[in-house]
Amino acid sequence: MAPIALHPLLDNGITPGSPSFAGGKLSCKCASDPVEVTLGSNVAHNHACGCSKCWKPPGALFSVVGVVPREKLSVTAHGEKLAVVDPSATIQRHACKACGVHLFGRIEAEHPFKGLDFVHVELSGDKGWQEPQFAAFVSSIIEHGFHPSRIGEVRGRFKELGLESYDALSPALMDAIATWTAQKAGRLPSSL
Ligand SMILES: N[C@@H](CCC(=O)N[C@@H](CS)C(=O)NCC(=O)O)C(=O)O
Ligand SMILES: [Zn+2]
Ligand SMILES: [Zn+2]
Repeated sequence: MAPIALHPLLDNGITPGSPSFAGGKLSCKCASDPVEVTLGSNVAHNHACGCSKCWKPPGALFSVVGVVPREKLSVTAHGEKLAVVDPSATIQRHACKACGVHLFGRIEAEHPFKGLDFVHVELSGDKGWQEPQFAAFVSSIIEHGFHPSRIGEVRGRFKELGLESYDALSPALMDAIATWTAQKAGRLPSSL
């Protein structure tokens, strides 16, 4: 059976990012008038995501997605080609109407991750982006048709690459969400 292709940033081994890297440009796939987004920082919490909503390059089972503070992101060319994919989603994913690539996802609602934008660093020719840290929403690939009998191969492949697999976000991020929720409900003090 063919080896599992997870994502181009994973399949040939993970290239470590550079701690001093301070950002770069992302572009959509349009041959003319591409949308360009400029990031004024490296990404954080970069990870593989198996959910059905995050953008994946053709043939990839997973998305690779990281975050930057929203004030570090600006659309620097052809923003007129962007539209929100699903206005009812928590993450408002801004995609190019011509090629379908998602340039950034933004949270406008009250949410623990409000203020962070979600981006895909493979859309950049720049080198030094933080490497993927873990795999999230792994079981979700079954929802878009991956045969459950091979999910062990997927988890095994992540393990070979040194990445933990989770079926939601990583424990650190789930704990951050739970803490925010408890603070909002008054069950934990606002300052811990
Ligand atoms: N099993 C679902 C999971 C979707 C999901 O919860 N995705 C996470 C990770 S990106 C999320 O935070 N979604 C919020 C959103 O898409 O707005 C699917 O595959 O669609
Ligand atoms: Zn495009
Ligand atoms: Zn996702």
